[in-house]
Amino acid sequence: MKTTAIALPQHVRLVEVGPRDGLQNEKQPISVADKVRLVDDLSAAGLEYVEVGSFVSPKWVPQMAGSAEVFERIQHKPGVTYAALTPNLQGFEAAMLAGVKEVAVFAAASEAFSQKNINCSIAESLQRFVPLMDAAREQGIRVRGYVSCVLGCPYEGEVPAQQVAAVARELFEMGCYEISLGDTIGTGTAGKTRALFETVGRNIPRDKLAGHFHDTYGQALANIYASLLEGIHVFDSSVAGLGGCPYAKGASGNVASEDVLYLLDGLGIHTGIELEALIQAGERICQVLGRDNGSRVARAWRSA
Ligand SMILES: CC(C)(COP(=O)([O-])OP(=O)([O-])OC[C@H]1O[C@@H](n2cnc3c(N)ncnc32)[C@H](O)[C@@H]1OP(=O)([O-])[O-])[C@@H](O)C(=O)NCCC(=O)NCCSC(=O)C[C@@](C)(O)CC(=O)[O-]
Repeated sequence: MKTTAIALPQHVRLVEVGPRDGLQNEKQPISVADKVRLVDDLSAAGLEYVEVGSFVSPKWVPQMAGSAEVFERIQHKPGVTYAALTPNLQGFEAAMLAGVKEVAVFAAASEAFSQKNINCSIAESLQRFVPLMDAAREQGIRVRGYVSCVLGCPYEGEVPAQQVAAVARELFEMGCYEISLGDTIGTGTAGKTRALFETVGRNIPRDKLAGHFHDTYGQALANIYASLLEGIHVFDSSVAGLGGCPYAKGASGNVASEDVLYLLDGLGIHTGIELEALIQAGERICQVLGRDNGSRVARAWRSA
């Protein structure tokens, strides 16, 4: 494998996906007030990008049904992007009614996952995005793109990097300003991560790519470090390591934001996020959910 060493960046942007990717899988009811508090705690900790919710079918993901109300009630802190996931024009229109200013579309690199997650083929999903992208362009709304299963699929196993690159390129050419590559089931390793960015980076500038790592196999931080070496400087993470994917059985949450921040702080990379405030945001939502904190940094901080 040929890899190109790049100096570590001075600044990294963390995309906080806890309120969406983190909570979407929770079976118990979570009040709008608790979701609002989580988003506000995160922006107060210095996160500049928070994915607040999604405008998907409530039959498919019931936990996200109150997203419009969450958007209505959060503090809209200047300089913070509050985004929502939208799978189709219907979701986009609902997001616009709720005053959302940035959305994300999501496709998969594996056919089986695409069917399970959004009930259509990869090609059909990309077709569905066309009217959404047109509407977003007309209304001056930025659209981020996700590709799932970039380092493995729960139904198909290995996913060729070329297949990921093809889907990522379509999303980019369609107008997504940034493509987040999702290791949905957390099977990726540092070597495979570098090879993936090397392949996808042939068609898309690396400063338009982001890494989205789930931590199922405990490899997420290693994969982030490998991505940094490939010139990637945007990472999705979830406070307290919340989450999982409703359509990827056994997948654990995203890498914990606190753990990523600890890594980046240790490398002298600036994020603008305050670790203790972030830990407290995670501790609070874990109390609400009655679950253990998935961040090792938060657990160490608590017992120190
Ligand atoms: C995409 C659909 C809607 C297709 O679902 P479908 O059933 O094929 O859609 P349809 O167009 O046939 O419509 C069926 C019903 O859904 C409604 N509907 C249609 N669209 C919407 C909408 N936007 N909002 C609300 N309702 C909607 C529509 O109105 C209709 O209602 P009915 O007439 O039966 O009452 C469905 O499969 C869906 O909502 N899937 C969501 C899946 C999801 O949210 N997955 C988790 C997020 S992806 C993820 O976590 C991965 C990521 C991004 O984090 C990265 C990674 O880790 O890999």
